[in-house]
Amino acid sequence: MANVLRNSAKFGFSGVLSQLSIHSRHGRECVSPCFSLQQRNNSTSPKIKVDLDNSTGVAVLRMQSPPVNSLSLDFLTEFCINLEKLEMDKSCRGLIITSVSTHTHTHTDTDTVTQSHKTMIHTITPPVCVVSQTLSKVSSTGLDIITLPVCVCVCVCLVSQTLSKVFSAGLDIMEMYGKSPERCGEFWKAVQEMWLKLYGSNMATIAAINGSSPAGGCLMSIGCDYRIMADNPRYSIGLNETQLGIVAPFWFKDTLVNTVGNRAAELSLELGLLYSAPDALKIGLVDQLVPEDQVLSTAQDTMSKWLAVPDHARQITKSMMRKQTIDKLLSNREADITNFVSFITKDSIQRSLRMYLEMLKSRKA
Ligand SMILES: CC/C=C\C/C=C\CCCC/C=C/C(=O)SCCNC(=O)CCNC(=O)[C@H](O)C(C)(C)COP(=O)(O)OP(=O)(O)OC[C@H]1O[C@@H](n2cnc3c(N)ncnc32)[C@H](O)[C@@H]1OP(=O)(O)O
Repeated sequence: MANVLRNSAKFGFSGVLSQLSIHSRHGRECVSPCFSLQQRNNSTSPKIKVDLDNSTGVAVLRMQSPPVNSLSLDFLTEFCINLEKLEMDKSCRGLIITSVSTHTHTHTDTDTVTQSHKTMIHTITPPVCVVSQTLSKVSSTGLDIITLPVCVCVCVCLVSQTLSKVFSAGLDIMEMYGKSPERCGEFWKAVQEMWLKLYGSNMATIAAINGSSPAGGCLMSIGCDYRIMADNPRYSIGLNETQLGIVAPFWFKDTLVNTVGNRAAELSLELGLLYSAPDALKIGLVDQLVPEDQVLSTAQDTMSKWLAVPDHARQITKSMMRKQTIDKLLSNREADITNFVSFITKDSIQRSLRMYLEMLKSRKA
């Protein structure tokens, strides 16, 4: 555990704050005035919102990166900064990780707001919408030209973007497709860092899983101490990597084995299974199912039980259970990055990823 903290110390706050994302893959910008606004409330960054209740010592970390909370390099960097801040804050003893269902961005100055299937104008503070016109836009397939209404706004307007019913869609596939080996290595290091920080956290951690949680989303969930999932037939969870033609790394596998045992992990990984909430409960992939609107409150009630245990006893026990698994990655980090880069940049793997991306998009069409 100490190793993990030492290792993470290289993420200096000032350095990483300057790296914070100002541009997402989906082209939604958080311009610098927005960030300085959020700095006043230093628990919010563009893709993640953290509320620490000083009276209970419990922080709620809400992922708010539309459309599906995919784990991009920017997202992972923010996640690690937030975790590190909480870890160093002695008043914070417990962490609940969940997803927001609505995401608000503040745009300032001259700004263009388009209405698409995932974006709607929510509130507009006057003076706004001084010009109305139409905009021709090439769709994400690059094939169709569509015409969208557009408002060109001056001054400030608030836009609300709806997140899918997703906890996290896992690693951002666009970070693994068509990228340089250097960039892939940087990305993989951030994935490792996220897991090391979470799995090795001194805080009691609960995943409040209020949406689907495939692959990297599942890794994040099983990196916590306890999992509460919404009992919704539309949601699924699991390490489905083989379905994408890729292989879950040894530390994903180890975390799953530590959670559900060897046999269930073997079936789950080889078949790339995504489990419904009741099936996930059956194999112990999640610990509890509750109605969707009770996920967070149940996590808060459960957290109070975890925090009733003296911190030092719980932390030493957690370290005893997880240290070997953590040390295995710590002593193989560079080799793991090299493996990832050489695997993911193979032509055959890139083809699998392309087909998977096409499938995701065609499913929607
Ligand atoms: C030998 C071995 C050595 C080393 C190891 C090597 C390598 C590999 C290890 C890699 C480990 C990988 C882990 C991962 O996490 S891979 C990612 C897996 N994730 C998934 O499979 C989830 C895919 N997504 C979905 O199933 C659905 O999107 C979801 C989450 C159920 C939500 O469904 P829905 O609400 O209907 O939303 P859409 O499907 O319409 O998606 C909206 C939008 O988001 C895009 N998108 C979805 N998921 C991702 C993603 N993971 N990354 C990037 N983008 C994603 C989707 O394409 C849509 O985009 P659009 O532009 O069309 O709006």
